[in-house]
Amino acid sequence: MTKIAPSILSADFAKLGEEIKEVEQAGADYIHVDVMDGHFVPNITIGPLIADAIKPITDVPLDVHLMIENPDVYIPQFAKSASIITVHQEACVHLHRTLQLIRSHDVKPGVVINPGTPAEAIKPILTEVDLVLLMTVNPGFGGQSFIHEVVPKIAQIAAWREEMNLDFEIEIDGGVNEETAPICTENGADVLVAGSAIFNQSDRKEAIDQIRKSAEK
Ligand SMILES: O=C(CO)[C@@H](O)[C@H](O)COP(=O)(O)O
Repeated sequence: MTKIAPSILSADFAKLGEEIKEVEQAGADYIHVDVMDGHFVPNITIGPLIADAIKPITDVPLDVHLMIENPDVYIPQFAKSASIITVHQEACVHLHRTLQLIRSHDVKPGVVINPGTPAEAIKPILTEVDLVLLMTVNPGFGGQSFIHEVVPKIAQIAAWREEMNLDFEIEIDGGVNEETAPICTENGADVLVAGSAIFNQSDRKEAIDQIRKSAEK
C-alpha cells in the first residue's frame, strides 16, 4: 500500500500537537518534518527542539528532511527523535560519509535531490540508503505546483533499484495531490509527502484516503 507522509510545514503551528494527532488517527505512515535553515533554502522552520517535542506525542515515525547546509553538525541532535533522516546531495560535501553518520546513530539514512539535479548524482550511493526522496518542487515552501519534468527520474531510480537488487523506498515531495499521486506511483514511488493537500482540508482522513486511493488506481 502506498505510504502517506503528511508534511507538517502546512499544519497550524499554534496547535501542532493536535494536528499531528489528527493525521496519525487518519492513517499517516510517516510524519514529514521539514527542517530549513534560511541558507540552503530561503525559509526557516523547525529545529531539533520541536522534533524532540513531537516525538513523544506520536507513534508514527518521524521522517526528517534536512534542507540545511552542513547537515553533519545537526544529525546527532535530530537522531534523538527521527526514524529517517534525509540529506540533500547538493548540501553534502562528503555524501557517503554523511549517510554513514546517520546510520551510526541507528537512524535510517535517505538522500534527496532537487528538481534540477540529475539522478546520476546519487547513483554511486544508492547502496547506502533506505530512502530516496525526489523533490517535485524547488524546496523551501509548501503549496507549490508539481514539476512534471521530474517524473522520468522516478522511473530511472526505480529501474536502478531493480537492476541493483536494492530495496530502498522512493518518496516524492512537492505538489502531491489526488491528480499527481498516481503519476508518482505508476513510475515507482512508494511514499508520497503531502502538505497543503492534507492540512488545507478540514477532513484530514478524507484527504489522506483520497490521495492513497488515487495513488493506487
Ligand atoms: O519540503 C517541502 C517544501 O520544501 C515539502 O515537504 C512541502 O511541505 C510540501 O508541501 P506541498 O507541496 O505538499 O504543499
